[in-house]
Amino acid sequence: MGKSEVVPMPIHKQDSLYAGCKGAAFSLVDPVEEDEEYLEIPADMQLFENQVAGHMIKGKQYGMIKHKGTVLKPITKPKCGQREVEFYEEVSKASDETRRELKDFVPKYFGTVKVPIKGTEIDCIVLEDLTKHYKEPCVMDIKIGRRTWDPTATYEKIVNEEAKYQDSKRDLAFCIPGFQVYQIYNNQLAKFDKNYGKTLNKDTVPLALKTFLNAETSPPCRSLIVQFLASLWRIQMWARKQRTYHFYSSSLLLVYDARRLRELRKTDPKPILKLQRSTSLYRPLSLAVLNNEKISTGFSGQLTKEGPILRTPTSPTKLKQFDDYVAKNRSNNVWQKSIRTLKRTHSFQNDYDKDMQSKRQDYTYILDELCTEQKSELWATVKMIDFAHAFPAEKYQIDNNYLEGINNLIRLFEELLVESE
Ligand SMILES: Nc1ncnc2c1ncn2[C@@H]1O[C@H](COP(=O)(O)OP(=O)(O)OP(=O)(O)O)[C@@H](O)[C@H]1O
Ligand SMILES: O=P(O)(O)O[C@@H]1[C@@H](O)[C@H](OP(=O)(O)O)[C@@H](OP(=O)(O)O)[C@H](O)[C@H]1OP(=O)(O)O
Repeated sequence: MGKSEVVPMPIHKQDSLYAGCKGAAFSLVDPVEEDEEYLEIPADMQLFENQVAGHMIKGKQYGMIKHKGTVLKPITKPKCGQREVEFYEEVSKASDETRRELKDFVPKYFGTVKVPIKGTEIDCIVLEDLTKHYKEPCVMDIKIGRRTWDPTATYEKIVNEEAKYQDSKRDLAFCIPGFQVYQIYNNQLAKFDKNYGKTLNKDTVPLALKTFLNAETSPPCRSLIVQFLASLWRIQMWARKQRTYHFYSSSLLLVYDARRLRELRKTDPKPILKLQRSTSLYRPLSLAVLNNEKISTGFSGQLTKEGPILRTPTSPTKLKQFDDYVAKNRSNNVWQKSIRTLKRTHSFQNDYDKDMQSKRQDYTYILDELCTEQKSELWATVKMIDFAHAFPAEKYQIDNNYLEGINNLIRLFEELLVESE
C-alpha cells in the first residue's frame, strides 16, 4: 500500500493508442486483460495518462479518455452523468453572477459526445484537458468536504462513504484520493493512489502536499505556492458567499508543471533575490526595490491566524525611507500597490477579515498583472472538478461542508507559504 508506481523519466507521450495502455506511467489498468479490451476506442483517442483518481476501467466503468486537447469523461452512471451535464450546461450559460464567476473555476466545457467503447456507444462529457499545456504535469485530486454522500444516497452508500478517509475527512474536511508528481530530485514520475490517500491523516497530509510540491528536501517554491493560493483564495471568496450549489464528493484539481519548477531551481536556486521584472513580482513582499536599493516593507513573509507578521523597520532611517517611499509612490505599479497594501495592514488586527481579503486580492492582483503581461508565466492552477453530486443548495444555505474543506486546505498552503523561499 502506498506509492503505487515510480516511472523513470523522461516519459515521451506517444500518440499511439497502444502505447497509452502499455506505458508504465498508467498504473491503474489491470495490465493483462482489460487494457486489451480498452483498446476498443477510436484510433484518435488514448487513455488519459494524467488521471490520478476517480473511476477507472472496471466492468462497466471506464477511465478518462484523451482526445485532442480535451478529456472525455464517460457517463456510466446515468443519474450522476445527467447531473454533471446539467451542472456544466447551467454554468456555461451563466445567467447570473454566481455562475458567471464559477465558470472561471471549472474546466471549459464542450458539450457531450458519443464514443464507441468496446463496441457500445457511450455518452462522454467533453472538458478542457487541464494538463495539456504542461510538459511534466503534477496533478493532485483533493476531494472536498467531510460529507461525501449526496441527499439521495442509500444507507449502504452512506456507510461506505463514511468508512473511507476517516481521519483526513474528520480533521481536515478533505481527503486526497490520488496524485502524481514528476520528482525533480530523482527524475522519476511517482503516482500515489487512493489506497495511499486512505492512510493519510492531519499529520501526514502536509507531508503528502510537500511530496506533491517537490518540497520534501527543500523549502516549497514560493512562486508555486502563491499561484496555488491565488486560485484557492478566489474559490474561497466565491464559496463564502454562494448559495446556489451544495457539492458532495467534488474535488479540486491542483496542477503544475514540474518542468518550470526544475528550470527555476536550476537557474535560480534563490529566486527571491532576483531583481528582474519577471521574477520580481514573486519576490517576498518583505523587499521592494527603489532606485536599485532594497527597501523593507515590514512584512516578514509569515501569515498566521491573527494575520501577517509585520516587522516595522527598526532603524529610524529605514522607517523614514519606508514612509517616504509609500507617500511618494502613488503610481499604478503593482509592486508599489503591494507595498501600500502592506502598509495598511498595520491596522490589521482591527479588521482582520477585510484586510486579509485585500491582502489576498493583492496577491491575486500581482498574478493578474503577470497574466496580462506574460500569460505563459503561469504554470500552476487549481480548478473545481467532478460535479456528479452537485445539488441545488438546500434552504438557500452556504455550503459549509465544502467551505470548511477549502478553508483548511488554504490554511495548510498558507503554512507552506511561511516555509517557502
Ligand atoms: N478537466 C480535466 N483535465 C484533466 N484531468 C482531469 C479533468 N477532469 C478530471 N480529470 C482527471 O480525472 C480524474 C477523475 O475525474 P472525476 O473526479 O471527474 O471522475 P469521477 O470518476 O467522477 O471521480 P469519482 O470516482 O471520485 O466520482 C481526476 O482525478 C483527474 O485526474
Ligand atoms: O461505487 P460508486 O457508486 O461508483 O462510488 C464510488 C466509490 O465506490 C469509490 O470508492 P472506493 O472505490 O474508493 O471505495 C469512490 O472513490 P473515492 O472515494 O476513493 O474517490 C467514488 O468517488 C465513488 O463514486 P461517486 O463519487 O460517483 O459516488
